[in-house]
Amino acid sequence: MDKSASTICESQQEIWSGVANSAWNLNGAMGLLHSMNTLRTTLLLEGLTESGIITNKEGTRPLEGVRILDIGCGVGFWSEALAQLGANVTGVDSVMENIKAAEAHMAPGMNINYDCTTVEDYLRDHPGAQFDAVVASEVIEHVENPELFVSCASKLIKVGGIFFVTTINRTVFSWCVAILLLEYILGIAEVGTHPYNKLLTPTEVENWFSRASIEPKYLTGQFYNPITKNWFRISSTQVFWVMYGVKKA
Ligand SMILES: C[S@@+](CC[C@H](N)C(=O)[O-])C[C@H]1O[C@@H](n2cnc3c(N)ncnc32)[C@H](O)[C@@H]1O
Ligand SMILES: [Mg+2]
Repeated sequence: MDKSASTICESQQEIWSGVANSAWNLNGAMGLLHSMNTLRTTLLLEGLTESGIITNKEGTRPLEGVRILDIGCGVGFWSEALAQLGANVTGVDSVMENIKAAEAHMAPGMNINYDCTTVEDYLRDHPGAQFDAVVASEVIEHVENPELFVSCASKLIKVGGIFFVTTINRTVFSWCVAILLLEYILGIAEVGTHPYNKLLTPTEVENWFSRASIEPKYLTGQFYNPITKNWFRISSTQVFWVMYGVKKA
């Protein structure tokens, strides 16, 4: 595969390898990501229920046997949470330090396979692999060739399965929050973590979904409450947003 067909953004790789070893301390921006688990899991369970992949989203292991590919899994914040609910999780990340930290943190017996790779290389190495759901949370705004990212992900989803993304919009409000506030004022994310021109509007991603045979099904905004330290749903998608769609035949 030539270089133009890679989803790796070389200039960002150092940012991720730099935070890998301290990420599970849940300080700063990494704590923000970890605290997204409750809402993103709720939304994924809703999507999987609506698409008929699971019949009951209640109980302690509603994801029993559901195959999930977590692309850009980082140190495994969401992979672990999904595995605890019964899912068979494959977590891939392009940065080896993240994969090592994820493997080191995983409790014995947990059903997660971690692999240091990208979605396009995973697809090349596992032709025919089919997941019930592919998730990419706070990843697509960091990749090169995001449309390639979506099209490779789509090929790894079974018909009727779910593609689930969370990311950040490209608006004046998102610039104020994700760049000015998080990077420059609070300093909890390294400057350069969110280059403005890499941020994505829901319409852009929706178009890539459609071109990759994924029918957009649900779009919502989300926001962080620093008092409760939890994310909540809001109708505005001006800053943080979540979308999932269903893979068509
Ligand atoms: C903001 S972190 C999100 C981590 C995780 N999804 C979470 O929400 O806890 C972005 C992750 O994407 C990974 N990443 C960036 N570009 C990638 C690519 N092209 N393929 C795979 N992983 C990538 C980074 O190494 C980093 O771990
Ligand atoms: Mg991000």
